[in-house]
Amino acid sequence: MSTAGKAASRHLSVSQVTSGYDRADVLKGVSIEVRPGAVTCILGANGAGKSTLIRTILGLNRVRSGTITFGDASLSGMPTHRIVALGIGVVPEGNRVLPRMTIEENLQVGGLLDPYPRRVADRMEAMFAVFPRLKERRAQLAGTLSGGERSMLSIARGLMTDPELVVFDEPSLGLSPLFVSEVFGIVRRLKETGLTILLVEQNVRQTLDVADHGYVLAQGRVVASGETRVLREDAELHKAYFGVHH
Ligand SMILES: Nc1ncnc2c1ncn2[C@@H]1O[C@H](COP(=O)(O)OP(=O)(O)OP(=O)(O)O)[C@@H](O)[C@H]1O
Repeated sequence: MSTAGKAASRHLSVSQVTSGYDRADVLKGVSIEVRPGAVTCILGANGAGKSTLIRTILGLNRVRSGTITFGDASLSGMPTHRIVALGIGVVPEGNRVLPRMTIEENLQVGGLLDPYPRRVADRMEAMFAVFPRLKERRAQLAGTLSGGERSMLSIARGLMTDPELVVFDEPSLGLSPLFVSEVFGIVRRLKETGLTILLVEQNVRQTLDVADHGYVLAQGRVVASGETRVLREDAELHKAYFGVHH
């Protein structure tokens, strides 16, 4: 699979970040490193702060203290569209698509920030090469697609900005087991293209299988981190944080 991207070279570094809503801090000094060309995962139960971390990286929540950098650029205080323009893409939670729009229109929405229609059209064809099933159904309303096809579409839409790093926000949420495997298969294929991936998930086993290293969040703090082959074998970690999922 080729996404026609350039080789990833920039690190995303989140350092001692505090962030939250109203008066309450949700993230309490979180530090993570996302290495270029690798899959980094963030695991954690409901309410651990995973979504808040993503929102903060994407500029949707303010960094209260600490720093976030991508390569040489500081992301703190930067508006989301500029963060996306720097080369950070996002695939939203679950398999969210715009149901009353066609597949083509959904992809065009993904390319809205690009001022060059020709480039958007080329990018769409590149996505159709990666996902032939979407090409066959390009004029079909997204609301009529199966769960697996919707996942493909939301991933393809996230790649329309030709990112160097893609943040996946719980891509398997609400999918049946068959589609979950399909989504992880896509993540694996994208990893082979050299894309940098930050994968936020609750599906512990399959996430640890695809990721290179990871972080476990609990109550807004990193409680464990390391290479996934080490995390996979840490029985205490499984008991304490992964519950019945393993
Ligand atoms: N808009 C908001 N306003 C106030 N508090 C919020 C808001 N969104 C989330 N929170 C709180 O922040 C904490 C962390 O939530 P967050 O959504 O980041 O966790 P999560 O790990 O992503 O969980 P989930 O898997 O359920 O999405 C929770 O205590 C939640 O109640």
